[in-house]
Amino acid sequence: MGETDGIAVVGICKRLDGRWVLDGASLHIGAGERCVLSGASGTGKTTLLRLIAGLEVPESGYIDIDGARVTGGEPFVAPHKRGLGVVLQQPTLWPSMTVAGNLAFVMGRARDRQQRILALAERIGFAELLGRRPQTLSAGQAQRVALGRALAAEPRYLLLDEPTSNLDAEARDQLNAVILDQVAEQGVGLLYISHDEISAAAIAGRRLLLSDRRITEVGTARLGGHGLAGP
Ligand SMILES: Nc1ncnc2c1ncn2[C@@H]1O[C@H](COP(=O)(O)OP(=O)(O)OP(=O)(O)O)[C@@H](O)[C@H]1O
Repeated sequence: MGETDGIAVVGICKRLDGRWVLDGASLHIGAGERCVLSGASGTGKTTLLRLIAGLEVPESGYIDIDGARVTGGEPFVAPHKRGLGVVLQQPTLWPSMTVAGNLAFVMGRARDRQQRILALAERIGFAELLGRRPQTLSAGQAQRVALGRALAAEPRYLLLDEPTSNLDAEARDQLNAVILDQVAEQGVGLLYISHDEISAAAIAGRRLLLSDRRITEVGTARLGGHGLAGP
C-alpha cells in the first residue's frame, strides 16, 4: 500500500442555491478502511458523497484518489474513471436493461460474467430478480441491485448513501453483513452514510460527523456499545 493510497478530501467548499453547504470540509479514507459518516438531516452528507463521486463540482478545495487529483485540478476526472462503486439514496438503475443487464454492463467483456452476476445476486439476495426491469422493483429491491452493480465493477472504494433506508430490520442486518463481507473480501475502502446507529455499529468503522459544514472525527463504532467509543 502506497503513502498516497486512499481518498483525500481537502478543504472542500460547496454552495448550493446560494447557500454554503460545505466550508472547508476534509476527510481521509484509507485503502480498505471503513468509515461511517453521520450528521443531521440536510447537513450535506449526500452532497459530499456526490462531490467524491464526481457528480458535483466544488467552489474550492480538491479531492485525490490514490494519489491522483480527480477534482480541483486539470483535467476533472469523470465519475466512471474514479474506481468507485456508488449507491445513491434513490438508486438510478438503467431502465432499458434487465437487472442482469445492469450488472453485465459494468463488467465489460469478462468471460466469467454470468457466473459472477449470479454469485453476487445470490449473495446479496436478488437472484430471483435478474430478469426483471428496474422500474418493476421496490425501493428496497432496487437498493440491493444497485449495491450488486456497484460491486460488480470491482471498485477500490465503495460510497453508500443510507443503503439500508428502505429495508426492514432483518433485511437491514443481512445487507450490512453482506457489505462487510464484500468489503473485507475485496479489500474495498468504504464510506457509509447513515443516520441509523444500528447500521453504524454493524459497520464498526471510523466514525465521522458532518456538522457546521465541516467533518470531525468522533471515534470508532463498536457492536454492542453505545454507538461511539474512544476518540
Ligand atoms: N440541488 C440542490 N439545490 C439546492 N439545494 C440543495 C440541492 N441539493 C441539496 N440541497 C440542500 O443542500 C443541503 C444539503 O443537502 P444533502 O442532501 O447533501 O444533505 P444530507 O445531509 O445528505 O441530508 P439527508 O440526511 O436528509 O439525506 C440541504 O439543505 C439541501 O436542502
